Amino acid sequence: MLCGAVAVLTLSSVPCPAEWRPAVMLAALDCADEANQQVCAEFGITGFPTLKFFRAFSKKAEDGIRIAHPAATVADLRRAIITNLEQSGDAWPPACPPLEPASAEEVRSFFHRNTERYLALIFEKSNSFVGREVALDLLQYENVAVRRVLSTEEELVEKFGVTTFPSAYLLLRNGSFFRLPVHAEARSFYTYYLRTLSGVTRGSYRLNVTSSAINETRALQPVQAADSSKLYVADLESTVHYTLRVEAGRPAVLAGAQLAALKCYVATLAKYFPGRPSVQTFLQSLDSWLRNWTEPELPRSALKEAVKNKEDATPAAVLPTNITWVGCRGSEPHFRGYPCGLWTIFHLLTVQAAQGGPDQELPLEVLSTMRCYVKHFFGCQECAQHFEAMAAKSMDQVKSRDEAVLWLWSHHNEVNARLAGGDTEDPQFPKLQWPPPDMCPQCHREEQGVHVWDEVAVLSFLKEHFSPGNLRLDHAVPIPMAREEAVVSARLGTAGLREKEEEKERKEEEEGEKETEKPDRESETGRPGSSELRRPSIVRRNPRLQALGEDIVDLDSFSEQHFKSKALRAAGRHRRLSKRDTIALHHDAGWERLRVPESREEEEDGGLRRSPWLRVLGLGFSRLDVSLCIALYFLSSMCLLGMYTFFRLRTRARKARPGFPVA
Ligand SMILES: Cc1cc2nc3c(=O)[nH]c(=O)nc-3n(C[C@H](O)[C@H](O)[C@H](O)COP(=O)(O)OP(=O)(O)OC[C@H]3O[C@@H](n4cnc5c(N)ncnc54)[C@H](O)[C@@H]3O)c2cc1C
Repeated sequence: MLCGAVAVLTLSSVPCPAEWRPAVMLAALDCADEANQQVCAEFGITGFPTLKFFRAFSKKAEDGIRIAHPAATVADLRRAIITNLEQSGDAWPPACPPLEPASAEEVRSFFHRNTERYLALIFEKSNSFVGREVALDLLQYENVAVRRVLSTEEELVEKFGVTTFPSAYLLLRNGSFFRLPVHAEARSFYTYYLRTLSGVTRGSYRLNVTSSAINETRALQPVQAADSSKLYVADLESTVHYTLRVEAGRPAVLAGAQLAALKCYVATLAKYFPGRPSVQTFLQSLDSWLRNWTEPELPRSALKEAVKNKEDATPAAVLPTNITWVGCRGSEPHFRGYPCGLWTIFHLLTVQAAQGGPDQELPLEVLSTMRCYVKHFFGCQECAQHFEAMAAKSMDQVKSRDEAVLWLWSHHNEVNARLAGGDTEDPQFPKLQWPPPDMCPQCHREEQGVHVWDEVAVLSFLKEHFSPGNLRLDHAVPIPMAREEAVVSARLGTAGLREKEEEKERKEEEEGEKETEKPDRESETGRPGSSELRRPSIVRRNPRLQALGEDIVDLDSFSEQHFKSKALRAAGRHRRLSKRDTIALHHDAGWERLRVPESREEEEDGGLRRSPWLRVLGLGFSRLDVSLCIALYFLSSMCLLGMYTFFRLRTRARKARPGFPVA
């Protein structure tokens, strides 16, 4: 015997999968499947779709009330469930919130009688279902209650100054209230807003779903909260590291389809992953190493060697070896992390492939890579099986790269819906249909009470969100410079090269200034396959090192060669500082953090580390200038001294000479 109502639905579309539990349990039965023949007969199902509603505490199959006609829409089905719930009488499901309209008295005394932090009032006409649907949507959430108020409840309408129906107001315990600032006056917008209020969490109604060991990674957790509208390099690199060095390294030997899956995965990363230069080099050299591996079997020891960092190579090939979750950080170590990173990587890759990369005629390139990777390596077997089932069902219908981006998005949302409220859901990060309305208002529409996605808007949102321009470097590990690069860089700082360098520097700066005038996105990242994409182009690179293809901050930029004259130095310095500002503005704080220590060192090692007296006297002069001044001063003093001595001796000699005899 169940104490929630049960709706048995004989079609595959589900109006409220798990969100209205435990007030309403929904069971879907496929009566076209022979295996269900007997149970469908017991329930008296003669055609479908059929919806039968069982009040709470029902005991027999015959207790079911047929509630919908074959042409019913999903919204009709939801409303039919609500209407039948309201007729439950004494069989009212204990977990169901009140659905009747609230009175002025109830609202007045609400906070005296309840412990909730918020009360949401949905003002609506009597035939509207929005208030009741939102109340059921919030059923599993703590600290917030939802009541509908009818437009005829004059006292409340007047008190809150309501002029639009529906519209929603939020009351706080301190007596203050405000209208919900939503993009559209509709169920999905109210529900999302209320679920994401501070202090509102999914509570004790969490579904008891078998947990799977999907998150084996334990990461160093950064403290600060991440910006959910950004992607983090630390998440991406941690995920790629985990896939290549942990998951792919599990089998003693890779062969056949598993080896092909690894080759395919690395080739896709090398082609589309918008990594830092050294990470790019790492992926490309691993890709060519795998391509050259023609043996049928690849032993773990060989792979282990191949995925090691080559810091001393020129250019360096480095993929950081630590795991740090930033955007994918869970509120507890067993939440989120690696599976979140894996979704993110593949969304990013589908978008990069759709953004004009090579092989446009292969729409399934990235999706098939993901399918193979998940099938052969993803540690969560249960997840892999679910994903394979989804892929087998519809992946081959994808006809373009844009469709591939949307396929992954919609199937990820399918997984989100299935897992919402389950044990694997982080209470701080409820599994919502993504992107939520505050991230992309134009992605959402309501048509006749049913939420619909605007796929054109979704596609352009995904292309923006999963773009290299949206990457942030917070908490990403600084990648050390290769020894040879450092040596070359240091050598370039010596005085012998200064004059030539100065000329080049000037040209570079002129170019650099033109560069900074370009729009942010372009200057940060560029297009897939272009060099800008792989390099933080804002960081000026020494032309000598550019030839070596290395990503080095130009350590010479602050050397004393720029101090020939005060004016020149001031202008030069201004230009450099503005570039650094551009790093902070255009790039991100993380990159700036990575670069700032180098810059300080740079300042100390270069011309700025001058003795205090030189700093006072030689504001506009180099050491050479000052030395020449001293030398000239010394020479002129010596000259004066010489002249003085000469005249003095001559005078004395005259005085000492015997006089002519006076006649
Ligand atoms: C292929 C695959 C199959 C899985 N199957 C299961 C399973 O069967 N059972 C299970 O318990 N766990 C499964 N997982 C894990 C589960 O989906 C989550 O990854 C995990 O619970 C962590 O959730 P999260 O809150 O970090 O968000 P995730 O769902 O991991 O999402 C990561 C990030 O992607 C963004 N995002 C969310 N939805 C979308 C979307 N629709 N389109 C684009 N971006 C989006 C958000 O920014 C989000 O923070 C699977 C993971 C993968 C990679």
